[in-house]
Amino acid sequence: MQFTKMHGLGNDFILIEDFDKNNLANGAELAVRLCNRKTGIGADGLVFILPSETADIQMRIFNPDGSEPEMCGNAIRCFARYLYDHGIVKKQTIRVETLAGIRIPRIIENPAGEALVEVDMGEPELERGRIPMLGGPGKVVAEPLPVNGSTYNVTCVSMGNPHCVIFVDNAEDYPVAAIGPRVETHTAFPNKTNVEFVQVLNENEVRMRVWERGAGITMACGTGACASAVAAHLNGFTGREVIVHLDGGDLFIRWAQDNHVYMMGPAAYVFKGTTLE
Ligand SMILES: N[C@@H](CCC[C@H](N)C(=O)O)C(=O)O
Repeated sequence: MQFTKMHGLGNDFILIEDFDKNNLANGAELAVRLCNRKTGIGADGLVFILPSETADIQMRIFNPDGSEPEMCGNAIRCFARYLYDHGIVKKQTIRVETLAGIRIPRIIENPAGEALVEVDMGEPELERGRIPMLGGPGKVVAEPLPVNGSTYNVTCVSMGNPHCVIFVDNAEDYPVAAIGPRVETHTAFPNKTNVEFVQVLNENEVRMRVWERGAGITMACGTGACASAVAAHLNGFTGREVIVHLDGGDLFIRWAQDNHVYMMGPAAYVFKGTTLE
């Protein structure tokens, strides 16, 4: 099997062209095997490039534990750059079918610097039942959530996939590896959740660290950065445009007046290869 390894701010992916859909059915098993950093290629996700009947192309992604998320922000930038560079889609604005609906990345030509991609990430979903989170109707903004004897104020946003944002005083020193999995698997989240620990730096900048559903700590999460920007604005901490500083670098997030969230950031190649087993 031919593959290409790419990353967006250190959130790394294995991309496989699967136009005849031969490998998709084994996606979960392949993801567990190929994402393994000791015995496989090593990645935070396995991404399939597939034909679409409703858009230019379809993206499906599997987490390293074999679960299938609805969307991935960093992967879709890599996906778009790969399609454009390989002439698979011959236009800079690409309509991509995902399990979360259509998302629209746009390649930004930047001969002088790193390749950038801006993505129309769609509208954030704030209704509790659609995060999904148990417990009745309404938005979840700064709501106390008891977790193993402690209480966290959470703001929940779906960007197609679920996110639970917790504002903290110091993201750098926060015990993400200890608290992240407890919130991810909390009974309030029937589909589990991604967890973002966000420190507000000023009204235009936040620092975010993430515990990803099905992956653990990663260097960046695109949908998480979008959810954090929306959550920060809903709580009155920031304006509608923020720079999100992640372990792997920066994402530029804009929650526009049309209610769509736009994310801009890099997409980079690592290597190409062939699997032997
Ligand atoms: N890294 C991603 C999100 C990948 C999916 C996530 N682990 C989930 O299960 O929802 C991003 O950049 O958005």
